[in-house]
Amino acid sequence: MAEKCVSIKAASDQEDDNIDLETSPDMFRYPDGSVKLRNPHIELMDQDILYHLALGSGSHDLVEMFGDVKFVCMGGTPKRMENFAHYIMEEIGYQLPTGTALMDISQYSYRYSMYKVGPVLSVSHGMGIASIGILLHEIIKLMYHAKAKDPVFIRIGTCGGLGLEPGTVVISDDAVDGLGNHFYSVPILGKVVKRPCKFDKKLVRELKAMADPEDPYDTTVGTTMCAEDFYEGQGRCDGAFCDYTEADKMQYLEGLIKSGVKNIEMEAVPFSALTNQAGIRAAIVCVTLLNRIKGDQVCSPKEVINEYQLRPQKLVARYIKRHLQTKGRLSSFEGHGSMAVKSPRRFKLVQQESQTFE
Ligand SMILES: O=P(O)(O)O[C@H]1O[C@H](CO)[C@@H](O)[C@H]1O
Ligand SMILES: O=c1cc[nH]c(=O)[nH]1
Repeated sequence: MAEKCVSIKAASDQEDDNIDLETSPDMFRYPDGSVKLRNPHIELMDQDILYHLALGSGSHDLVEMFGDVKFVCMGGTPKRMENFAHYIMEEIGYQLPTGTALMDISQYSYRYSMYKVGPVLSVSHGMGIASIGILLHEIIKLMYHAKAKDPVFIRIGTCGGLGLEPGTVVISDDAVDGLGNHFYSVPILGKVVKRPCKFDKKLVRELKAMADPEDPYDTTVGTTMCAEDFYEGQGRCDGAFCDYTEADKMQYLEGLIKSGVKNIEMEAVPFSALTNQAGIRAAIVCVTLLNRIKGDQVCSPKEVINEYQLRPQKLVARYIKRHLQTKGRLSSFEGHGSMAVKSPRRFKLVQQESQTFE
């Protein structure tokens, strides 16, 4: 039996280094907007191998390949991120050179998938804290090596909703872990280091403004709980194990709702904390697959789930288009398909030219 409910602690009661992009921009950025790494060791290394991306600073011309990236979009599955790459290509009118097709830049890592469409990088992150944590370290370093200017990171995900109609889009403005903490606890050299979870407030507002009153679903803003597990960690009663009652579960979920939690997923804490630590503006847009107050099983048909998954993509595509429009860059994309490689010594040649449309 569960003995007590976890309460969400006030963010102001918690450890916080109070350093963020707004208060201390020079800590995070070079004057031209490129990402600074808060790790003195990297600059001293001959080369930096981004092992799980199958890329390296010695083997690839990362500035040539990724220097123009403005939006890093990520989501759990390789298929969703491949679909998003095709979708955003249509939406921004990006044209690949004739006879070429999009390809998975990280295919030889056999871990994550990554597609590039002009200024948009579409990357899969797998499930859970450890998986997205590794990806974020390498993508943040990739942005640093590439000298990308002011990249924005957006997670496009799915989640369980709390008291929301299935199919509702939730933009996270705060993240808490399963104990109600607003920080990411990482054991480092035998000690727990706490990194505050922070989303970019302006980005949250900008994304919310992209919701269309004509959309046949709601788009809302709220706190996201990041669980370490899909089953017991999210208070489900349908895992392989369960030592609490349905009533305990309901009490817990109702308590979360009272403290402002709108949805539950599995990456918000490291995503918000590591992007904040790197001084990168970031947001999460998730669609609710079910209302957890009504059940635990995800039982909507596949076609319904697939349509739900498009909803965060649409919102983010509107945001990207709006941003490019204001910079006068929409419809100016063509012929940026090939990927420069310094030396194919360690990794297979990365290029988009060799595949033809069927
Ligand atoms: O749909 P994505 O974005 O993969 O994320 C959610 O789905 C997975 C669980 O099914 C977790 O990773 C959770 O965060
Ligand atoms: O309930 C859900 C649905 C999707 N992803 C989660 O983590 N939880």
